[in-house]
Amino acid sequence: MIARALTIAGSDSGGGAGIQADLKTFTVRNVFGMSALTAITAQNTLGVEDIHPIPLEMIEKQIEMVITDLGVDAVKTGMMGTAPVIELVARKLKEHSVKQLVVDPVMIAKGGAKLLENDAAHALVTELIPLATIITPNIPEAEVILERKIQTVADMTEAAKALVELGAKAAIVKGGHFEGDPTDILYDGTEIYTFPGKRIETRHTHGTGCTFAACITAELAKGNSLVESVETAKAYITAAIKEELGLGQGHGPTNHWAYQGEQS
Ligand SMILES: Nc1ncnc2c1ncn2[C@@H]1O[C@H](COP(=O)(O)OP(=O)(O)O)[C@@H](O)[C@H]1O
Ligand SMILES: Cc1ncc(COP(=O)(O)O)c(N)n1
Repeated sequence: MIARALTIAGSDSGGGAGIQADLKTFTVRNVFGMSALTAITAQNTLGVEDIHPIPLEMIEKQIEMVITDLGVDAVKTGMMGTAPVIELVARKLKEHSVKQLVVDPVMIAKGGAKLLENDAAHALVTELIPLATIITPNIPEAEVILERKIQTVADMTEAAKALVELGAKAAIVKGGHFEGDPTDILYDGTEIYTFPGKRIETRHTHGTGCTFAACITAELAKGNSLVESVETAKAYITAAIKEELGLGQGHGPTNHWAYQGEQS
């Protein structure tokens, strides 16, 4: 049977991030994708114009309809917006005993728009992180969650360990926001793994975090190990950034078809 993945996230009308990035990535990685929308954003490569939150009952019904009929092998969470959404999603994931959960703690869009209310970071820590197979913060997100500054690779390593102490089975702190080459640091509760990257000079990085986490989710859904899944996702996002599509006047989307690696 084909592997199935559900993304619980916001819609990006521009198609580069959010639900759209997730479903494209699932498809390219041979996984059947489903979605539960938490919010609709009106945005493009220049920024977020407006956000329309979806009512809690409607979020709940989307999750319920999908899980009880089609079933899921892995779930990803992206833009949650508010603490009540996080609480609801955590409750549903527990109710359905979801085993593979990738938490991308989306907070601020590349253009600076706020995608998570300030008081909601606490709910991420208490509700969602303890359920996560892996949490995938960028450096600013890890700084907010852990209330500390992250300035060096050693700080990233300590941060990954601290996120596991908060209850996630694993954590990868992404280095895209560092000056210089973007190295990502994974801690799986036992070992530290370093995923080095070469910085690609481009403005087309809209949705890199969503796409990276969606690829991890797809690989986990197919039954791959955590480390294999992260390895594939790193190669996938690197190719997607490198082979830019040149769309839009601002931070353009990545190329979801670019990765030519094997289907695992
Ligand atoms: N300019 C770049 N060149 C190569 N890799 C990048 C670049 N920017 C980000 N990445 C990689 O893309 C992935 C997403 O990281 P990041 O951009 O930090 O996430 P987010 O979109 O959540 O801010 C990470 O694996 C990171 O190392
Ligand atoms: C609906 C939605 N979800 C997530 C992001 C973050 O994407 P990024 O920070 O990679 O631009 C976004 N811009 N829109």
